[in-house]
Amino acid sequence: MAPGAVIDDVRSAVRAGSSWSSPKLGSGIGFEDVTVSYGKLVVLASLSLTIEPGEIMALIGPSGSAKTTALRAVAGFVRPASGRIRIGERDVTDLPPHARDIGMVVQNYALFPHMRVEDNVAFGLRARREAKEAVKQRVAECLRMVGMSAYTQRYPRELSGGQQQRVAIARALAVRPRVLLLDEPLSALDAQIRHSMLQELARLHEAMPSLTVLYVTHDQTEALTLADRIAIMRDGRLVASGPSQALYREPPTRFAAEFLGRANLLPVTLEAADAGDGLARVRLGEISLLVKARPGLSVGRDCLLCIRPHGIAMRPGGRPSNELTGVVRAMQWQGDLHSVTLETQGVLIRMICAPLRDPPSLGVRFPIHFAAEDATLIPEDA
Ligand SMILES: Nc1ncnc2c1ncn2[C@@H]1O[C@H](COP(=O)(O)OP(=O)(O)OP(=O)(O)O)[C@@H](O)[C@H]1O
Repeated sequence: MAPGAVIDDVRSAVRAGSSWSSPKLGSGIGFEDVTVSYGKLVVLASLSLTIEPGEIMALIGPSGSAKTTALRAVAGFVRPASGRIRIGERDVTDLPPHARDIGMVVQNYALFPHMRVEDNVAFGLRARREAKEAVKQRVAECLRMVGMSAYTQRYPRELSGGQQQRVAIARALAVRPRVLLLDEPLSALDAQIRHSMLQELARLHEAMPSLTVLYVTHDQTEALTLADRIAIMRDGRLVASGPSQALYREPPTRFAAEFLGRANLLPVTLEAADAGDGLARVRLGEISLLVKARPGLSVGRDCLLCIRPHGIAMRPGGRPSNELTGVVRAMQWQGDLHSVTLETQGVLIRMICAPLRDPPSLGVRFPIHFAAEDATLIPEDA
């Protein structure tokens, strides 16, 4: 989208917000069977998803999976072909953006270039004809929240990317929105600033726990760091959702496993669906392993065993623990960690561990271990 169009959108959103005198308690967001089409092309198909009041929900997925489209539907910039959108108790589907009580921050900040920082932040409040003194106080408060009090008189071009994004966040929050919509807010920043901004966003949310946040990103680390729950999109469809840790530890599908981070996905066959204590027994080549049971799978079923690389260790840990002996096929030192790839039972397994003082040489055989609870099953066709 052209930068000018983004600024127009943000201008429209920023004029919104709840009444100054009655800050609202948290309001959730509801997508009820929402479909969005461009011409004949359906880009978002039947999205049903609820974001609870005060929750941070990350919407992640590959490029083109319709994350931004879903967010823009909440903002009111795209109109669903069918379905309803709710913010709190209100059905906002037919409301214009400025009547939806949203705050929005986009990738390229979209600050008004001809306005100083304080005027950018004051924009929405002035559009609503707030009293001058109240505007001044609220602008100062929001700039303090994002650590930008010393920059009130600067123009956006006189700020770094991270500083511009802080101002954009202050502007979005100034009108006390019911929900905050963040569209790849950190992706234009370099890695170090991104990391500190993530922590600041978490801190901001702690200070405003009733604020509901929809956070669009294609970066799983951002999602896992910040979000209470994650929804994964693929080709315009919601393919998985759940609490961040649970989704990471027990991904329902291969796609979810791989999209959320590095994963060993080993071909196994189910030998015993219930081996007691919530465990199952599977066969990998010639050996038998204890893993976390997954309801609904029957004996003989081909599955993928998902083990994250840092769930594998050189010493036994967790109970019960599995042992496999492998041959070292690759070894990589990456500063604060070692990545070791071993071959066992005809498959490659990658382990990530703290830097090894005495790393094994290529071709050497040695045992590795993983706890049953760190190994989860995914039906092969999921
Ligand atoms: N205004 C538009 N007209 C026609 N097609 C569009 C328009 N906006 C988006 N699309 C199409 O809709 C689909 C979803 O786009 P969207 O921007 O929502 O995806 P995304 O998951 O946010 O991608 P990215 O991570 O690259 O931003 C894409 O195929 C895109 O080409």
